Amino acid sequence: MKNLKDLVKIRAEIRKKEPLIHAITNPIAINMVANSILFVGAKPICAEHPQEMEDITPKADALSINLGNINQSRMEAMDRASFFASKKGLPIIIDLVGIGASRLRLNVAKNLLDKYKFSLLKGNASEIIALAKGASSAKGVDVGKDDEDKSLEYVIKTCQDLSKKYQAAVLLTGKIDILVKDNKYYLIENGCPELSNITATGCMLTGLISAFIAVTDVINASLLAMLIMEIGAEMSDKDKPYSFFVDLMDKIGTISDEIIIDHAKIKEGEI
Ligand SMILES: Nc1ncnc2c1ncn2[C@@H]1O[C@H](COP(=O)(O)OP(=O)(O)OP(=O)(O)O)[C@@H](O)[C@H]1O
Ligand SMILES: Cc1ncsc1CCO
Repeated sequence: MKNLKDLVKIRAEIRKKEPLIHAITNPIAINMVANSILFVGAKPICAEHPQEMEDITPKADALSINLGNINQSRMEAMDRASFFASKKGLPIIIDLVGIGASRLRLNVAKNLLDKYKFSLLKGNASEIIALAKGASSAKGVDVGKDDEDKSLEYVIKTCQDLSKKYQAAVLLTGKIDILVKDNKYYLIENGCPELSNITATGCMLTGLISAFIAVTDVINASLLAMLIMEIGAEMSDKDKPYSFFVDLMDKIGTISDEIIIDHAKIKEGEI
């Protein structure tokens, strides 16, 4: 069983080290991602001009790339940033936003995954299924009903196949989050349905994971980021959508270690 007391100690570590995180994300999410990274104690840089990747990426401590709202320039930037991050041995994570809705995004994702080594592949059920099977029931950037209703066994196996293929951890988010690496899996049952009523909460989670992965391994980084975000959401005022959003952002920076430890719902298993 994960030692939660050790897990939350990573929060002090990140505040001490203040790692620099290069996050190439989408314009819908960019402010939320940059602020989430700042609120947990790291420093974001969201540079995206292809010609400055050579200067920016190698000076960072981790790279995250996000396929939401892709355009030609960001496509080139993501490839170049992944190249320079790989050369430097930095952890890289990819958020597969919208690959179930667009063949372009699916091909971009496959190309990057074939060329570079990623620490984490992340998406909702439709995005993970699209990558593994080539098709999904995605509703734009959101999960489709058919994919959402797939059995736990089916989605765990799908994540495991991808984890083995790409030698990376795989995170499928939703009501229950599934984190898989090789033969081990974690189920995280925190969060609340209101999280899907705000745009880009998945992108925000990616930002948080990319902050923590600069100071710890991919499993600890993913688990801690999910607990902060999802228990933070459980503790937030749900009366009005925008107040919920503001409260959630505050909770990311201020939620206590004790509340995280008391409310965490993590199960572990072997496949
Ligand atoms: N029904 C739910 N109950 C609890 N938590 C949820 C629920 N739906 C989503 N979440 C949580 O919301 C966050 C975002 O997950 P989601 O799967 O909606 O991401 P996404 O589709 O990639 O989001 P986006 O594309 O808007 O960034 C995760 O932390 C996830 O655990
Ligand atoms: C709405 C939307 N469109 C592209 S990215 C994004 C944010 C949620 O993924």
